[in-house]
Amino acid sequence: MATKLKNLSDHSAKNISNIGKKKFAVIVSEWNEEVTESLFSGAYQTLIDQGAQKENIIKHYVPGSFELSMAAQWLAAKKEIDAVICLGCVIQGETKHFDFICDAVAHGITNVSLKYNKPVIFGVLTPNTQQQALDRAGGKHGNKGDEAAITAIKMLGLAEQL
Ligand SMILES: Nc1c(NC[C@H](O)[C@H](O)[C@H](O)CO)[nH]c(=O)[nH]c1=O
Ligand SMILES: CC(=O)[C@@H](O)COP(=O)(O)O
Repeated sequence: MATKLKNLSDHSAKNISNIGKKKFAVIVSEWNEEVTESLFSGAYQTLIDQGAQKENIIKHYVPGSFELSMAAQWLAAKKEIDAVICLGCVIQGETKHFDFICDAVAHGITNVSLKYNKPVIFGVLTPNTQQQALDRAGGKHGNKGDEAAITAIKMLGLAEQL
């Protein structure tokens, strides 16, 4: 379903297990910081609203979305980290650079989650325009950061059931 047909901030709290003791690493790309900081604000507040403890939400920055995979690997390797949330915004430019970054970070993040057997969430916007990004970072389509936080919590709940 396209984002325009749903709100990224809609979720059902009843499906989420207690996360008071879970530790989250949230990695934020510095590129398009107006967008990525809004994504972080959404993710952070959603984690808190769902019962995570402030001291268990650890924020780190990387230069760009391409570096999210490397930082995710360093953090996922830490036993005390239960889930990693990667937040970025890659905006289409004039060249194919966009395609290479998006492909690399999507595959990179997936590989880290499978390597360390823990949730590593793809909270990366890949819009065509700045406005599309803003619409998905606290705008008319909600906040991808909210969605990324809920996804991390739901995956931790699923892991506990299996
Ligand atoms: N153009 C965007 C970038 N580019 C930078 C890359 O992510 C990377 O840091 C660089 O290629 C060096 O390895 N990054 C974004 O996150 N968003 C963009 O729109
Ligand atoms: C996604 C990018 O790296 C992009 O912003 C770079 O822009 P351009 O393709 O015009 O060099």
